[in-house]
Amino acid sequence: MSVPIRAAAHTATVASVPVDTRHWIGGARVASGGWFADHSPVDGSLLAEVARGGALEAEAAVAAAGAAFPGWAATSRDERAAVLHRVADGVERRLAELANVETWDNGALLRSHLRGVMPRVVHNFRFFADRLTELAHADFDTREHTNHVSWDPAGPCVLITPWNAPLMLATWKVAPALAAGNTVILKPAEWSPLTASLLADIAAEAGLPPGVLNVVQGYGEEIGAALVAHPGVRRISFTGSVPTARRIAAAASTNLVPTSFELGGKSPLLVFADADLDLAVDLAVEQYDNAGQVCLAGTRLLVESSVAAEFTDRFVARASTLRQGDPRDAATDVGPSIHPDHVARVDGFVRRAIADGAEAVLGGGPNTDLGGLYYRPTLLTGLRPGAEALTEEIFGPVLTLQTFDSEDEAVDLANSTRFGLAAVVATGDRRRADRVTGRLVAGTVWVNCFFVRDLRAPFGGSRQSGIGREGGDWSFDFYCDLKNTVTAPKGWRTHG
Ligand SMILES: NC(=O)C1=CN([C@@H]2O[C@H](COP(=O)(O)OP(=O)(O)OC[C@H]3O[C@@H](n4cnc5c(N)ncnc54)[C@H](O)[C@@H]3O)[C@@H](O)[C@H]2O)C=CC1
Ligand SMILES: O=C(O)/C=C/C=C(\O)C(=O)O
Repeated sequence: MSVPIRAAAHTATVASVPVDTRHWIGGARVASGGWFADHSPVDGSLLAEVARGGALEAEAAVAAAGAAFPGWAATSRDERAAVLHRVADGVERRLAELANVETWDNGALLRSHLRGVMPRVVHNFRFFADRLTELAHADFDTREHTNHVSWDPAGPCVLITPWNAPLMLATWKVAPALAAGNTVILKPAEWSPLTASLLADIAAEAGLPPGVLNVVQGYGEEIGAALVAHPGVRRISFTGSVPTARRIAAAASTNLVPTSFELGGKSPLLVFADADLDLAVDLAVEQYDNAGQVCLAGTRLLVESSVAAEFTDRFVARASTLRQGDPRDAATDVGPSIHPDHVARVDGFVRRAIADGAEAVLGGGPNTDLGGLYYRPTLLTGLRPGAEALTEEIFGPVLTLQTFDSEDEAVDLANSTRFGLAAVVATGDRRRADRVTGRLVAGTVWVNCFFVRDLRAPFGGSRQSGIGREGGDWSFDFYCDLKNTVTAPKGWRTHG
């Protein structure tokens, strides 16, 4: 299969930054014809026409990644680490451009992109570059035979990522996959495709050889499905929703390709009566960050009955001060949701909850002053047990509140979900914290804090929130073929 036809230059200018919207395959900008429209959540404007890949591009990208693999896998750890640090340098140099383009493309706050998200992109590359050079080979003896355990590169990896934190979540996978000596085909989400294309430019400038990082664009059901079904792929890492994970798992099972899934959540935020209520309220209000489009968000507020009224009053008062508006404005706290279809989905949950007897004590619909994409931070109370809004991931600025009377009831409510991504516990009692965290089903539990991340830690979800863990050496375990070489003490005919 030949590389797709080279389309003439196709560039969009976003926030004064030129972005090539063709695929990046084998070190060349290519496209085979179709395009899709990428609109901004900031104001609904058309940002770009982006290449719409399909089977042809999937084939070409896997071929390019396969051809580049032996050369990249043969580089030393130090060489790979040096290239990854140069990529980090490039991201640092273009940090403001990346932040601005990302804000136009996915609507998340510019100040968050500048202060937290893009620095984390830099850290993703630096962390895995350094970790690679520290990765220890395990050696041990068995009856005088030596066991030598090594992390061998696995081959081309398909990385499929969502729109809510596009470049941060993409590089969380790209960096360890490349560090491990693999080649990569990155497929960003079609609602936020632009910064992945800039990453391709930065990686090329940093000296990453052609074919080592390929970025393809298009719809999940088209090029995404073609990639995950391809027999030339050795790893699939996916962050996204549970229904998509099921489709990917089915495709991956045909070729028995190892998968890593970071999926949705319906995380609890438990507030015990002994908690510092100011802190608990702050933690709860934080769950509206990124307009609630955060997989880890503790969207189910579970509050001990004796403080529920006071907590609710304080929460509503505090959340009412949040400023909703243009995400480029440094004074804005809550920006737009990603897409009109997504707003309709979020609103559908709220409308059905209210029709079913719930009350929106805060928000409850789009902010019509700002246009249809800005959904008001919402708190639902009075939901009946098992209600849809308590069980389904809404992925918008919508929190629910339930009360409990005992620690056992709190834990039962917290675990009464098919998800298990994260949990937040607010309590002033250290022993209670130990008891409760030990019983929660979650990949990450935060006690009296939220979203404190250390890349050495395992990250992922239990139950339907994921399969496997990434982060630290767990990333290398996933992206590598672990090999044990057993060598006998005898049999040598030469030395050296
Ligand atoms: N656990 C975690 O670390 C995180 C999980 N998420 C989850 O992601 C979801 C939101 O992201 P969405 O983009 O709406 O998810 P999604 O599952 O609709 O799409 C994610 C990606 O999968 C691709 N895709 C869709 N169908 C495909 C197919 N058949 N084959 C291959 N690829 C396909 C899409 O094009 C996109 O790039 C939420 O459920 C959220 O909780 C988001 C961020 C972090
Ligand atoms: O810190 C991580 O690796 C993942 C974080 C996830 C988000 O930021 C998100 O879903 O918004």
